[in-house]
Formats: sequence, structure tokens, C-alpha cells
Amino acid sequence: MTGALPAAVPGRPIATWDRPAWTVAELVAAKGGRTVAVVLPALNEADTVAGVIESIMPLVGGLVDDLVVLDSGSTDDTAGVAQAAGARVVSREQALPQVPPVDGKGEVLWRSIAATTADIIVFIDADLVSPDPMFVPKLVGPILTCAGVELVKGYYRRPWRTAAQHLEDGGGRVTELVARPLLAALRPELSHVVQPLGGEYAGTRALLSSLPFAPGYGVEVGLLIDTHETRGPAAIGQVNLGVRMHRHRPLTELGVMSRQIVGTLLRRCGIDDSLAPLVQFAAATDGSFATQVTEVVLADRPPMASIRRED
Ligand SMILES: O=c1ccn([C@@H]2O[C@H](COP(=O)(O)OP(=O)(O)O)[C@@H](O)[C@H]2O)c(=O)[nH]1
Ligand SMILES: O=C(O)[C@@H](COP(=O)(O)O)O[C@H]1O[C@H](CO)[C@@H](O)[C@H](O)[C@H]1O
Repeated sequence: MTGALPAAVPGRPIATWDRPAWTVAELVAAKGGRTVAVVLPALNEADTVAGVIESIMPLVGGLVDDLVVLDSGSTDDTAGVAQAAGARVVSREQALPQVPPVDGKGEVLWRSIAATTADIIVFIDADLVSPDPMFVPKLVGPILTCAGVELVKGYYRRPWRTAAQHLEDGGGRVTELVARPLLAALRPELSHVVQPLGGEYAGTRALLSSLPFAPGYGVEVGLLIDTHETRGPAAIGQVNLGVRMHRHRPLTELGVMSRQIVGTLLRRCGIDDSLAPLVQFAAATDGSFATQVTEVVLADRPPMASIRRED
């Protein structure tokens, strides 16, 4: 069922489904008693979260057993919009009451393991624009049909709206300028993962609850490296989801994201990080430059399996 594997690179290639052809009915049959949860991490996504939920709702009750929005401390109406669209909304505090929450994407993905009991968890970003309803089926396909696969990363074209509203590939700036070059340098066996930072991926509960979760935007690269380290390349798959469009943050915010990703990546590779904050410079209208300092936090959350829960 796999597509053509990528050309051989150092280490074993990652199993790649370039033209996934499973039908939803085939996947429902393949579940065999396993349960599937879809989790949308959401921080102030009131504008887009309903559209993402609507793309998944037709699967609820069949392929999907639980559709959860893990609210990341939103100050807009993300929770209200998500609930009205039919998702179950869980706050960080509700997910794990006995552990005070910290900010960041990694925190909500970690807490989502406690917020659902599903055997397979699919993460889908809540800032997607017109997501394809087949994202979730394609992501769970390899896990449901291919024994041993425990983490499936989505990959896609990432068109970028230019001023002329033309679509041209240009998304994934941190992926192309930071994550991919650093992985080539430090973990070449992961060089052929097309979207190492991609926010659309599926994992088994057994895997996800056994790993630490890096904070903030380091979570994806941390899980990818840890899965490779602990389970080997055969546990990782990647599947072509077609086209993905999302909200694009300004460069300064991606600089902060990059600092987090670099810190996590270095630490996972046994290289000390200075823990120095990121200092950025914003040009003022009078020609001067104002500094903006952002601290980096690299403390992981421990594997959820090690947390005693107050049920
Ligand atoms: O502290 C955070 C930061 C991000 N997110 C969510 O994680 C996903 C991806 O984050 P973002 O859109 O900021 O990354 P980008 O896709 O722009 O690179 C989105 O659904 C965010 O709402 C979150 O839940 N908590
Ligand atoms: O890939 C990237 O370079 C960044 C930023 O993407 P864009 O340059 O705004 O398309 O997005 C990554 O990081 C996000 C946060 O973890 C994820 O949600 C995206 O899926 C991931 O691609």
C-alpha cells in the first residue's frame, strides 16, 4: 500500500504513502475496536476553528470517536465557536487539573493525551484554511493498516497568498530555513521527512504517552526525534495530504518559533543550548531599532504515562 519510497538516504527511508487510496469505509473496518480522537490545539482561532471542525464532523461516529478542541488559554471566542460547531472543548486546566498549565503548543498537545482515552490521536492545527476532509483518514490509514507504524506525519504543498492573490509554494519558512537544514546536519536519517514540523500528524496512545513533550513550538521536532530514537524508523510514516493552507505569522513571530525549535532540536541531539533569550530588532520610524527580547523555555513535560491522574 505504500507509494514509491523516497530515494535512499543515510539510514532507512521513512515509509511514504504518496497516493493514499484508503476509503473511509475500509478504514472504519480496519479500526478493529481501536478508537480515534482528533485534537485541535487552539489559541485564539475563533476565525478558523469552525471550518476545521466542519471538515471533520462527517467522520464523527464512524472513523472518529472523539473530536476535541484543546483550548490553549484563548482570549477570543474560540471555545464558544468550537462548541457551537460540534466539538468537545477542553481547557488546559480541565484536561489535567492537578498540574498548573504553562503556555505553548506543546502543553496543549501533551494535555490532550489526558483529555481523551482514544487509542489513536490525530493532531490538526486549528488555523487551517479550507482543510481537505480526507486529512484525518489519510493520517490514520498507515496506523490502521500497517502494523508497527506509530507516528504518521502529513505532508503537502504549502501555497502562500501573494499580494496578487496568486497561489505559489512559499509556506513552511521555518521548515525550509531552520528545521530541514538542522536535521540534515544533526539527524540525517530524518532528512527525507517532508514536513518535520507539520502540525497534522497521528500517533498511537502507546507512543505519545511514552514520550516527553517539548514546550511550545518545539513539540513536533521533539516527538519526531524521540520516536526515531525510541522506536526506530519503521515506526514513522508520512502521507501526502495534498494542499494545506493556514494563517501565516509574521517573520518576527517565526523567529521566536525558530528559537524554540532550535533549542529542542539541539537538546534532543545532546548539544547544550545557551538558554539565552532571542533578541530581535524592530526598525522604528525614526530610523532607530527597538530591541525585543523573548526568553526560551526548554523544560519538557514528562511522559503522560508517568503522571498519576486524579480520575
Ligand atoms: O501556544 C499555542 C500556540 C499555538 N497553538 C495552536 O497550534 C496550532 C499551530 O500554531 P500556529 O498557527 O501559531 O503555527 P503556524 O501554523 O502559524 O506555524 C494552531 O492551531 C494554534 O492555535 C496553541 O494551541 N497554543
Ligand atoms: O513550517 C513552518 O515553517 C511553520 C511556519 O509556516 P509558514 O511559513 O507560516 O507557512 O509552520 C510549522 O510550525 C507550526 C507550529 O508548530 C505548525 O503548526 C506548522 O504545521 C508547521 O509547518
